[in-house]
Amino acid sequence: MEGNIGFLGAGAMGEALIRGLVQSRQVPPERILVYDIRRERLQELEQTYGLQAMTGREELVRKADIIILAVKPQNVKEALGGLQVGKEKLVISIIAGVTLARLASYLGEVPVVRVVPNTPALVGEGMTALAANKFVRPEALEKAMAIFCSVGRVMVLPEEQLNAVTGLSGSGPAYIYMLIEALADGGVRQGLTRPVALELAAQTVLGAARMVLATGEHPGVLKDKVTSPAGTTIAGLAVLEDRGMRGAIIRAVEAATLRAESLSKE
Ligand SMILES: NC(=O)C1=CN([C@@H]2O[C@H](COP(=O)(O)OP(=O)(O)OC[C@H]3O[C@@H](n4cnc5c(N)ncnc54)[C@H](OP(=O)(O)O)[C@@H]3O)[C@@H](O)[C@H]2O)C=CC1
Ligand SMILES: O=C(O)[C@@H]1CCC=N1
Repeated sequence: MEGNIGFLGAGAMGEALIRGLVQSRQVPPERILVYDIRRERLQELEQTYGLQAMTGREELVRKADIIILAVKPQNVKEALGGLQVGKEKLVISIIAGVTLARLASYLGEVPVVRVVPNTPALVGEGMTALAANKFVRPEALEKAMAIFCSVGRVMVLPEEQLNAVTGLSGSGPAYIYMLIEALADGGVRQGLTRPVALELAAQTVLGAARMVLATGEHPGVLKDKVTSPAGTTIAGLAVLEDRGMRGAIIRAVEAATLRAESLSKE
C-alpha cells in the first residue's frame, strides 16, 4: 500500500487497526503516523509499533495521505473544528454514528469514507462496512477497501445502513464475548476448570462462525444437524427459547443502532 496513513486518535479501535495493519505487512510501521491527545498513549504506541508520533493534528494532516479519524463521537467538534484538510487527501472516519454530512460541516468538500470496523481487525478477522461521499474517486475507495481488507472482510453499503451495522458487527464482538464468558461459566458450573471451559467456549464460537461462512448454509439448518431427537442439544435449546435469547439479541442490536443514531446529534 502506498502513502502515509495517519490516525487522529488512537484508543482501542485505532490500536486494533494499527496492530492489524502492521501484522498484515501491508503498511510498514514508519508509514503509520499517529496523533492522540494523550501524550503517554503516543509514546506507548511509538515504542510498541515503531510508528511515527505527531506533535499535533496539523502535522498529522500535512504528512498523511490518508487520515483515519478515530476519536470518540463526543470529541468530534474539538478534534475537527477549524482543521484544514486538502482535497487531495482521503479522510476515513470510523466514528460511530457521525454522518458524512456532519463530517462535511467540519471538513468541507473533501473525500470522506465513513467506515464501521470492529476490534477483531487486531487479529485479521475484522468486519468492516463502508460508504463514501461524492468526492471519493473509485481509486480512493479502492484504497480505503484495501486497508480494511488487509485486516478482515469488507462490504460497501448505503450510508443509511451504517448505524445498523454499528449495532450488529461494530458492537457485536462485545455480545459474543459475553456469550463466550457465559458458556465458560456454564462449564465451570458443571465442574470444568476455567481455562478448559474458556477454550471449549471460544473454539466452539469460532467453529460455528466458520461453518456459517464456509458452508453458506442457513444457521437454522446447521443447528438442526447438531440437534438429535430427545438429545442433549434440544434440552439446552429449549431453555434458551424459554429465556428469550433470540429476542434479547434482536433488542440489543436495536438498542445499539438507536444509540448510534443519537450519537450523530451529540
Ligand atoms: N471500539 C470499537 O470496537 C469500535 C469503535 N468505533 C469508533 O471508533 C472511535 C474510537 O473508539 P475507541 O478506540 O473505542 O475510543 P477510545 O476512547 O479508546 O479512543 C479514542 C482516542 O482518541 C483520543 N482523543 C480524544 N480527543 C482527541 C482529540 N481532540 N485529538 C486526538 N485524540 C483525541 C482519546 O483520548 P481520551 O481517552 O483522553 O479522550 C483516545 O485515546 C469511536 O468514534 C467509536 O465510535 C467504531 C467501531 C468499533
Ligand atoms: O460502543 C461504541 O460506541 C463503539 C462503536 C461500536 C463499538 N464500539
